[in-house]
Amino acid sequence: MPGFQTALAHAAAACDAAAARLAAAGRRLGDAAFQTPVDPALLAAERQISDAADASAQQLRSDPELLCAGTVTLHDGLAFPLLVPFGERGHLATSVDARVEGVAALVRTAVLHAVGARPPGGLRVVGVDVATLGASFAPLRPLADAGVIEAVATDARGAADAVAAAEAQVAEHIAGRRTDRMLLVVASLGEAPRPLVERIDALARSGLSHGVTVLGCGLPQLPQAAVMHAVDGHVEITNPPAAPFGPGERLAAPVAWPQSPDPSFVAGEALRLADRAKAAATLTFADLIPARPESGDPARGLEVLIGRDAAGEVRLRFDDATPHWLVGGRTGGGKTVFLLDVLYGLASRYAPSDLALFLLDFKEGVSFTEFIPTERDATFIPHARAVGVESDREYGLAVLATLNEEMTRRSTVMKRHGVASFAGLRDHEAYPRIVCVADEFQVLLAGNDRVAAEAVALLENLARKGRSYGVHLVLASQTISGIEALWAKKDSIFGQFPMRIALPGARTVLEPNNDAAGRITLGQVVVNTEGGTAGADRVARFPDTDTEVMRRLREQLGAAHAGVGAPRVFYGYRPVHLADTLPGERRPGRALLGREVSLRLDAAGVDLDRRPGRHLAILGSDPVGGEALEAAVEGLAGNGAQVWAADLTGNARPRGAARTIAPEAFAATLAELPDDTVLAVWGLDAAALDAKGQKALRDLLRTGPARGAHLLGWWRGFRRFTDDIGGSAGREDVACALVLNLPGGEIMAHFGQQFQHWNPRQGRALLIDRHADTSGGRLLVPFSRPDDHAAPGAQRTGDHPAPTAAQGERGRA
Ligand SMILES: Nc1ncnc2c1ncn2[C@@H]1O[C@H](COP(=O)(O)OP(=O)(O)OP(=O)(O)O)[C@@H](O)[C@H]1O
Repeated sequence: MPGFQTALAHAAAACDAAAARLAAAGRRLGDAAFQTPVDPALLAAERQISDAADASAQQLRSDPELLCAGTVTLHDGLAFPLLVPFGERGHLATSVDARVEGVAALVRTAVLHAVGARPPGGLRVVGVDVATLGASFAPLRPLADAGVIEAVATDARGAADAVAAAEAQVAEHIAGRRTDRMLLVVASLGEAPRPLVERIDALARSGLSHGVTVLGCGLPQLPQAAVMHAVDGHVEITNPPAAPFGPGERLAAPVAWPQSPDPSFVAGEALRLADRAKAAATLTFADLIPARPESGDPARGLEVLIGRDAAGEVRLRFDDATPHWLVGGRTGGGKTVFLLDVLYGLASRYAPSDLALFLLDFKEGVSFTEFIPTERDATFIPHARAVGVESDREYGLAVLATLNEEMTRRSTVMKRHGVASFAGLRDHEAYPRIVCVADEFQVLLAGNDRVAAEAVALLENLARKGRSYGVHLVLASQTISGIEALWAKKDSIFGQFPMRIALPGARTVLEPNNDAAGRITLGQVVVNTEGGTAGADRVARFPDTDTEVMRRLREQLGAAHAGVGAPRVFYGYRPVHLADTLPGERRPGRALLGREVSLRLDAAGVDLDRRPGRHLAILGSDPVGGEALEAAVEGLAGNGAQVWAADLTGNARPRGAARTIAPEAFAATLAELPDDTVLAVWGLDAAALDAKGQKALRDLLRTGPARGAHLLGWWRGFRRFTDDIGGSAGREDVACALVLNLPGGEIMAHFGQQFQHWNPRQGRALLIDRHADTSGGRLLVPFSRPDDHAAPGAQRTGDHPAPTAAQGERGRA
């Protein structure tokens, strides 16, 4: 009677005496038919069996390879637990499914036993319960929340996914990539197609030795399984193939389904096991960061530890197989934390010379501050080359363009060395891998304008070619709409993103039929390296960040790489001031107007040289126009220019002007402006020039530059400006314009079709210089007064003090 003997072997060490009695009595039971009326000798034997088996069962309950699947009932009320091989040594099947309460109880007992009898993380559970819509698993909810029960399929498609997940487990096991076990619990299959049942049978055949155990309810043909048949109010169990009870086909005694355990017991046990699993699966942020920064080799890829799943540590890679990542999750789903885990993990493992970070954030709200110096904390992550906080789309575009140029540069060098891969390039030159993160990237692509079109083209190119040049993209988004809008371009862009990372609530980063992200909770992430295909998910737990550990790493990195400057930071919401320009940015004859929204964030302005048309019109009623003009005057005067100022608004502060012209004297001054003099006028629209005045103005515009006489004029109304300069006839006489709150549709007739998409917004201006910019203009953040002007986001400057120019915006040499 090998079945009992096997059981006894487990118990022997603890229960020798009982084992001996059990063996003797068991032989009699197994070999005899279970018969009535009862022979007193048999009854005595049964009592012996019952006592011994009961005692042994207590010893064996914690054995993961044995399951208490019910009760063996003998005569006279005698009973003992039915233990069957389950796990690596056998599957279990029943003839009826979990619509029978006893079978539902078996499902719950089996899951609790299998999870509890193994170390945390040693078993993944996948369920199928079509006929009762998951009710069989409902009391085990905490295990599902903890990710131990990875999925419970309640429809045919989900059932197929569950089977696919088990098949993937077998494949991974065979490939040596997994060592844990999976329990596939088919509580009820409903009207399953034959092929699906055949797949489950195939799983049962190969699963025992390759990491999958099946509990198949309603699947009495399951291979390698002991089968419990419901027969006339009791149950008969066939011999477990690996350890038969006796020479017959089945156990000679009747069996009862397991009793439904007390609901509070099930709930408590599920909670306990869930807590145990969570505690074991949770790494802390400190676990992600080596105690001392390392200098890994980036030649073949970048690898980072992000957390754990049931099978152990989860490491993600940027390499040829997963060059770019697509990350999704609803607001508050942990996307920022996840990205910090990844980026700090990378920064701790690779030197700044081997890894460069470009970080773009298009959403409102300050992020990526953990990478840049602030007044409160001067430390920063030296890998960060450029950081955009509340970036403009144009800034994002500039970064993408820079990365494309970098690819071109690398391709030239690679050709020179005759290599075709980044690994080959690294054999010759120490180029860093580049990781560019764009948070809320859909903002960049939204709309139907020039920026969107260019961004898509640049992204496509980066996505397609980046892997060869060590340039990697991480596109993250919390709204599905943005991604959906791009879905049409899926093949060209997203096809290059095999790595899909879904945080709670993410939808479109996974395939439409993959609802894995709907089943996870905060702190969990679905990692799918097959483009989001259902059944290819890993569910990992990742840790919350730890500010102290982050600060320590920044300090360590700062000490180790003292020569590396701080990243350039573009703060989309902050005003900029002339006072923050560096001496090299101020040049004689240059009217500085603001900072360019570009990767270099250069100070931008117009050169007042002797070419015809070197005048500037500031256009639009936005008061920042007056302030930008103040900056231009101050910058010119500070470099030795003679500036005359006429204020027709009553609000200007023309610092540095050599002479102030009273409003009533202004018209006359137009005709008398000396050589080598700049005339700055605030509110030229208010001058209401008569024909004589207009002529004087037009003469100055036409002939002034040749003798060093230039006009910087702020017209608050566009119409007045075009009238004053003589319409299209005077177009070439004013080569430069700073356009404020005037829409593209209004100015394009004068400046050209290419400006039709100019979209005015607070704190931004479009600089058009006919001599410098052949195509579109340049987007600027115009200089504003440092003190009392309420520029966009100015109130937040207090929360996050502006770094000094050297620390932040211009730190990197
Ligand atoms: N792994 C985690 N473990 C515990 N708490 C977490 C974890 N990840 C995130 N949180 C917490 O959840 C909250 C939201 O996280 P996070 O800011 O990363 O979300 P988000 O998706 O970036 O949201 P939003 O896009 O709205 O900023 C934070 O309070 C964070 O501490």
